[in-house]
Amino acid sequence: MADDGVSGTHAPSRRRVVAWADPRSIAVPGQSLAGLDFLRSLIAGEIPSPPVIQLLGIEFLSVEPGTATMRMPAAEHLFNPLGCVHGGSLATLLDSVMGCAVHATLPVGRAYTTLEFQLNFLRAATERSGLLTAVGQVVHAGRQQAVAEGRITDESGRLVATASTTCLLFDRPGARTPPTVD
Ligand SMILES: CC(C)(COP(=O)(O)OP(=O)(O)OC[C@H]1O[C@@H](n2cnc3c(N)ncnc32)[C@H](O)[C@@H]1OP(=O)(O)O)[C@@H](O)C(=O)NCCC(=O)NCCSC(=O)Cc1ccccc1
Repeated sequence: MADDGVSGTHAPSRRRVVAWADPRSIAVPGQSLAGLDFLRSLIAGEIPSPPVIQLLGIEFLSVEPGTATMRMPAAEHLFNPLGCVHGGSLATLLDSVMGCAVHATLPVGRAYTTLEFQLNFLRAATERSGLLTAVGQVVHAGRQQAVAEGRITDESGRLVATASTTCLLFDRPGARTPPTVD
């Protein structure tokens, strides 16, 4: 019997196939590229998309030094029991777009990781929201920390969520010059 929501059966009837590449085929080339070059190669399809991006159906649209743009459909496979996109999916989109904005400022041998982020959910993302567009922008790029902001708008241009993050910047393990010995 079909899962029509009224017949009483709750067997899942909707299906989504997710494919992804070996994560090592993504991480290894990233070690020898500047952030901007790595991210441009991702967008060009020369390096496969990270698994989490495939899982959520995120599309990486563009990257420039200190800014990145991605898109994600407000699709029902991301819905929570309240009938809107789960806040964690929106958080993942914002963490991704802000992190990539930071990554796009880094030279070869430098890396980053998110230390914390703060979010405001301003409007529920529902089936009427269409494609969600997320933009990340670096507001401070220091030697040890970078601060970035992010915004999600729906297909009508209405603000869905805002965020800010602090990222730690560090030398990629193995990229440090060994200390000289007298
Ligand atoms: C409702 C409110 C929190 C507050 O609204 P305000 O800041 O005062 O804003 P404003 O007055 O400007 O209205 C803006 C729009 O909101 C509409 N609206 C307003 N009040 C109500 C109302 N009482 N009820 C319904 N709708 C209301 C209002 O008509 C307008 O829409 P419109 O322009 O007419 O089309 C809004 O910010 C919001 O929805 N944020 C997103 C929250 C979100 O999605 N969180 C993440 C998902 S949670 C999750 O996943 C966790 C979980 C996991 C697992 C299981 C369970 C849970």
